[in-house]
Amino acid sequence: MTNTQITLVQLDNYGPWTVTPNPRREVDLQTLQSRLYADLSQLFGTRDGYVFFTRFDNMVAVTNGVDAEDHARIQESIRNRYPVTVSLSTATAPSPADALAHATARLQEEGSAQDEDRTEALLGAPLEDDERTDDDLQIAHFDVNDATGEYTDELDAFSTFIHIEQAYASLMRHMHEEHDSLSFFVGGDNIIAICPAMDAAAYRDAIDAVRDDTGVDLKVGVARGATAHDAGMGAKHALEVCREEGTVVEFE
Ligand SMILES: Nc1nc2c(ncn2[C@@H]2O[C@H](COP(=O)(O)OP(=O)(O)OP(=O)(O)O)[C@@H](O)[C@H]2O)c(=O)[nH]1
Repeated sequence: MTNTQITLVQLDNYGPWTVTPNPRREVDLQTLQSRLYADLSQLFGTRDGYVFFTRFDNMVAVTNGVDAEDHARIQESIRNRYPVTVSLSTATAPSPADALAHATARLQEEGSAQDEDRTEALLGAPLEDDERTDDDLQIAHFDVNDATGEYTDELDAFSTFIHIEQAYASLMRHMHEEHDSLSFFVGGDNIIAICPAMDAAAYRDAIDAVRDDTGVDLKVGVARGATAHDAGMGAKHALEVCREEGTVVEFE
C-alpha cells in the first residue's frame, strides 16, 4: 500500500487581484506565476517534496516528509516576498487522487478561492515521523519514445507540441480514471505520475491505451520511496534501464 501526502497550494483571491484596480499586464502575471512556481519548487524541494504547476493559481505538491512547521514557513516566505498569499491544504490517503480530493474539499469548506476573508488557510495534518515508511510513495516517470527523432526533429514545433499534449491529456485521464493516479506534464516529453501501488500490467495497459488513443508511444520507469525525491529519482533510474534494454516498463 502507498500513503501519499498531498498539499494543495491555492493563491488567495487571485482572480480579483489580476484585475484590480484595472487588468494587470499579462507579462507581469506570467512572470509572477512562473517565479512563484520556481520558489515553491525550491522551498518544497529542499525538503524533498515535488510541486507541479498545474494551473499556476492552483498547484499540487507531493509532501511526504514536509511537516506542519515547514508548511507554515513556506507560507510565510511567500507572504514576505510576493504581492499575493497562498493557502495550503494537506491530506493523506493510500490513493493520490483521494488525498488531493480530501485536501481540496477541506479548503473549499474554509471558503471560496475568491473570498477576501479566506487568506492563508493552513489546513490538514501532515504525517508524523512514526506514521511514515520507506515506500509510502510510488512514482512513475513516463517519457515519449524517441520524441526527438519522431517529432522534435521532424515536425514544426507547434505540431510536436500538439502530439505531446494529446498524449499527456490521454495519459492523465486514463491514469486518473482507472488508477486513482495524478499525472503531471513536467516539460519536454516527460510526465510524472503519483500512483497507488500499481503493477507492471497496469502500466502496460496505460501505455497501450495512450497508443490506441493518440498514436504516441510511451515508456515508464517506476519506483517507491519515502519522499517524492526518493521515489522520483528511483523512477528516473528505472527509465534509464528502459532506454538501455529497449523495454517499456521497468521497476527500480
Ligand atoms: N523534466 C524532465 N524533462 C526531461 C527529462 N529527461 C528528458 N527531458 C525532456 O525531454 C526532452 C527529450 O529528451 P529525451 O526524452 O531524453 O529524448 P527522446 O528523443 O525522447 O529519446 P528517448 O527518451 O531515449 O526515447 C528533453 O529535451 C527534455 O526537455 C527529465 O528527467 N525531466
